[in-house]
Amino acid sequence: MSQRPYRSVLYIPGSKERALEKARGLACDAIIFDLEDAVAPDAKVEARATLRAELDKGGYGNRAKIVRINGFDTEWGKDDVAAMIGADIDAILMPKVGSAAQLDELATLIPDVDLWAMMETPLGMLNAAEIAAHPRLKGFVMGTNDLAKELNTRFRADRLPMMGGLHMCLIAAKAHDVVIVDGVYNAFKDEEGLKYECDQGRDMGMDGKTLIHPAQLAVANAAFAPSDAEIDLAQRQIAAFEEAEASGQGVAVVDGKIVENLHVVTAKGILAKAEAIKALES
Ligand SMILES: CC(C)(COP(=O)(O)OP(=O)(O)OC[C@H]1O[C@@H](n2cnc3c(N)ncnc32)[C@H](O)[C@@H]1OP(=O)(O)O)[C@@H](O)C(=O)NCCC(=O)NCCSC(=O)C[C@H](O)C(=O)O
Ligand SMILES: [Mg+2]
Repeated sequence: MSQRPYRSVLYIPGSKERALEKARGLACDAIIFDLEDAVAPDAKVEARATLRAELDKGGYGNRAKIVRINGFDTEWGKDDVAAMIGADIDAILMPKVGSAAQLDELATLIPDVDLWAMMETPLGMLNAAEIAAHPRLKGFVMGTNDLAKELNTRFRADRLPMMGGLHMCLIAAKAHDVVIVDGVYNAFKDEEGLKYECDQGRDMGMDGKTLIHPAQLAVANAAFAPSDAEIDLAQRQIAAFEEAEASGQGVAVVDGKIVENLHVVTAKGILAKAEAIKALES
């Protein structure tokens, strides 16, 4: 399981120089530099050059740097990949992935970087397991706008209509130890709605949330970090289990609930995540 934090994954249009500059000082765990939907067709070629120049300038620190290219069914996709060869990035994110074969094609064009997949089509949901199993694939990003469009769902705060798809991808991601971050919350001034959706995603097992505006960062960073209460409980569970083991028992009790070795694994994961966040923030 990856302990690198992905609580807040901010999209930045590759065409917006001001936003690309601003991102160097923002408290996000990862950035998706976008060449796809956030960039108008007429601006695609220039955005690609702008983005490469900004990446070469550096200054994005420890944040994971992910570039979302255009699809290979467009005139820009393969040139986007070519423009990123040798750039200081962690991953290339392919949109609308429907099969592992699409990743094979991408993998031949760029060595040495991780591949991530936008999961946002019905075919992608159905093939989530084979996509997650691809040897270069390291992350899933849920594209809930495209998914809603493809499924003809209506917006509901509880996201009931897309739960099936979200769960199919979650299970595939967990089965293959792949990071999975939730889709965006479009109403970027609605903090309460964002918090509800972040908490829902965290409860489901998402590693973090994709975001579209800096005003959304604090909510996601808080929702996907272990809380003080979770850290305190994890420490007490580990201590109690070690004590039980030392006296020859396989089970401890903390706050009236049993603690077995599998709970200790979860507890250690919580502490490791908290440490990784501390390290990233320092
Ligand atoms: C949504 C926006 C168009 C709003 O832009 P704007 O009106 O400029 O916002 P503000 O004036 O409030 O901006 C304040 C300052 O913050 C900077 N800013 C804004 N957004 C970002 C950002 N994403 N990253 C970095 N910095 C940002 C502004 O430059 C202002 O800075 P300053 O001048 O110093 O005050 C805009 O936020 C935006 O374009 N957001 C990104 C949209 C996007 O990327 N969309 C595509 C991804 S979503 C998607 O495709 C999901 C998926 O595929 C699916 O299917 O679901
Ligand atoms: Mg999309």
